[in-house]
Amino acid sequence: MGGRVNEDLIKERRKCTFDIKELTHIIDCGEENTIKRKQIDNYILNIKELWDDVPEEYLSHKERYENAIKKAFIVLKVLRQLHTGNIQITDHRTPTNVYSIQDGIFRNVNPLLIHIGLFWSTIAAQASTEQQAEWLQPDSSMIGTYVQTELGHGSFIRGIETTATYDSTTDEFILHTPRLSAYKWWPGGLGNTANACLVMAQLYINGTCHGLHIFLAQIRDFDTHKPLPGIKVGEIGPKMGFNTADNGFLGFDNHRIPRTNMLMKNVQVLRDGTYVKPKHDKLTYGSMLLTRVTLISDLAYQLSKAATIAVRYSAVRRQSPIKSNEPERQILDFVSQQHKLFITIASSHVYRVVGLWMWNSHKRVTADIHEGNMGQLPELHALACCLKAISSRDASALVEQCRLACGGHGYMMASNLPQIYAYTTAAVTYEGEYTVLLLQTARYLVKFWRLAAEHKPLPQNFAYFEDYIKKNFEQWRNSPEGIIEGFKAIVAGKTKAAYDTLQCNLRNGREFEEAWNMASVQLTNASEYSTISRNDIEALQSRYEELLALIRPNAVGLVDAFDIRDEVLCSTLGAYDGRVYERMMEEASKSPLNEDVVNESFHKYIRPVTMKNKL
Ligand SMILES: CCCCCCCCCCCCCCCCCCCCC/C=C/C(=O)SCCNC(=O)CCNC(=O)[C@H](O)C(C)(C)COP(=O)(O)OP(=O)(O)OC[C@H]1O[C@@H](n2cnc3c(N)ncnc32)[C@H](O)[C@@H]1OP(=O)(O)O
Ligand SMILES: Cc1cc2nc3c(=O)[nH]c(=O)nc-3n(C[C@H](O)[C@H](O)[C@H](O)COP(=O)(O)OP(=O)(O)OC[C@H]3O[C@@H](n4cnc5c(N)ncnc54)[C@H](O)[C@@H]3O)c2cc1C
Repeated sequence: MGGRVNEDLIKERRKCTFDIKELTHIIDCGEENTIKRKQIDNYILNIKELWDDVPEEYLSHKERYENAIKKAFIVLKVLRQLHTGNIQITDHRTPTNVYSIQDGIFRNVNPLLIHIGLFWSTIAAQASTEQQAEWLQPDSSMIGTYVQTELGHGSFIRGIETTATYDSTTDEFILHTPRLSAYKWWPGGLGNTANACLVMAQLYINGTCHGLHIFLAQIRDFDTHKPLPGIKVGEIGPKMGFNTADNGFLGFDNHRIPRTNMLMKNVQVLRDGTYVKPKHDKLTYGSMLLTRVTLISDLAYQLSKAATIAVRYSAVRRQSPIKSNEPERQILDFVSQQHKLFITIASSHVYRVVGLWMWNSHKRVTADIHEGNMGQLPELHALACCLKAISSRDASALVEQCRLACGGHGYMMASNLPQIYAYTTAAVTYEGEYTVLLLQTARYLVKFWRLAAEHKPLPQNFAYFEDYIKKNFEQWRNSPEGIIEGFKAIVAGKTKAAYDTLQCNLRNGREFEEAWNMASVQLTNASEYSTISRNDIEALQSRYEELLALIRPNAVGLVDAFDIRDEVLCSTLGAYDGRVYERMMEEASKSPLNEDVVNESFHKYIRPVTMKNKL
């Protein structure tokens, strides 16, 4: 859409006091990455078949999927070209915005997300060298997904009921779904797209259960795409979001696969049925760990999208004067509006930095694991659980806050904020439900509190537990370092309170698991345990208000620095030129309900009633 840039946005950009490009390079982890991202954006944005004439909200459930799958295979082809062409993408999970363009292409979810993001990466991480050589061929016919959750079990994965029983007479595993609750349910791409999958199942050899293992199973014919005999597969139906992801269900009726289809890098079943244990029995859960780490960066990116839309809109939107004799003000001038929006910008940066840090930690710990050293895995798991849980919860709350900050127009699908919310809130549940993951971190913290309470040696990371016990905490200091000390005090105080409740429940004769369950609200909630006083809180509050005023002139510059193209933002409210009302009117004109001046329902249903006595 042509036209002039909104005057208020032009003024905002003039006011900016820092170099926007420099911040973009920092966000992208270097100018080189910015250049690479822009090259990819330009390359893909020129593919006409990827762009819709009709907004996808007007398509049926079936049409949406068909449209998305058409685009997904164009994107897959591009991905392969990029891998072999001039623009090299060597590490598709590097937490930069290189892959962000797909948010615009799909306005929803790429149906091949799990194929690319989980299927390939699980094979790369958990299959033996020979298996990888066979399965990771660039021209492979396999379109795969990651099949773990069942109708009856998602969080408690030890409860998974699908079985893989070794038959040594034929050298095969028999995959079986013993009952309705054991049907796989949820995997992305399973409904219609995938012809293969990685299945999490309980391994049985000679009547002994060895727990959960991952198996590669073909489920549809590579040529006809019909389900193979013994496979019942389909799509689960419409959801709050993720509607182009064809999440599916799957049941096995004694479906046989070769023994060599179990992922055998860390664990093996030999021809005679001998079971060779892994070095650590949670290595099978590695894909969840990696995805939790990746998600932190992805959620930071979703926050930057929501902030860009809401800040630009708030600079363009004028409503109410502050003083009655003044003109109406930009809504961004209201301090309460700044509070809603600037925290979203800040949180995006926080989770971007933390996501990068976690990414590097994951790389380091994985390298250690390759060398046989599992020592850092528990800490990484505890951190990934906590950070995935809070980043998804914060992101969905803040995206919703941005939507509300756009008033009624934020409720329009054309603002794209409802879609960003639906996408973001799903992350609170998938890859480990919020509370369940926080309890994993609590379990880790309580273990170290016990050591502290028993005056046993603690790792350096937990020295602050000892400080808390010895009352070595400093008085509150109103500074970044002081705030960190305050948080340490809160963690220590909260862990102590939960631990004490746990001990009290145990003394009262409860078994450990029961006592844990009773303490679980305390184990997941945070309270104020620091030495902060009422005066300190008031001082912090006024410092915060001063900072809002300092950020205000740079607000548009800060979101411009996220450098998210209009084609990715997909928002009438958030486009770079700020022509909000023109875009809204143009989008409304696409509604099929505006095609006829008088809709035919008038003649069928309305007129017979309203004109009844007059005919
Ligand atoms: C150019 C354009 C191109 C475009 C191309 C696009 C390509 C895109 C590329 C990709 C980009 C990625 C972007 C990211 C977006 C991703 C979107 C994803 C979409 C959605 C997919 C969703 C998938 C799923 O949801 S899969 C299913 C996930 N399920 C879960 O997470 C289940 C949660 N439950 C559990 O994990 C477990 O049951 C648990 C941990 C709660 C309990 O397990 P347990 O066995 O019962 O263990 P427990 O007894 O409690 O503890 C024992 C012991 O083990 C430790 N432990 C547990 N887990 C782990 C672990 N993972 N690692 C290490 N240790 C672990 C635990 O701490 C205990 O220790 P101790 O206390 O010492 O005993
Ligand atoms: C959009 C989307 C995409 C998905 N994609 C995939 C996929 O590709 N592959 C796949 O395998 N799965 C997928 N899933 C499934 C997802 O991983 C599970 O839904 C998720 O792990 C939560 O499990 P659940 O549904 O069993 O929830 P439940 O565990 O039944 O949770 C219900 C409630 O019970 C509480 N609860 C459960 N256990 C405990 C406990 N021990 N202590 C305290 N509270 C507890 C929870 O906190 C929650 O409040 C997807 C889900 C969604 C929504």
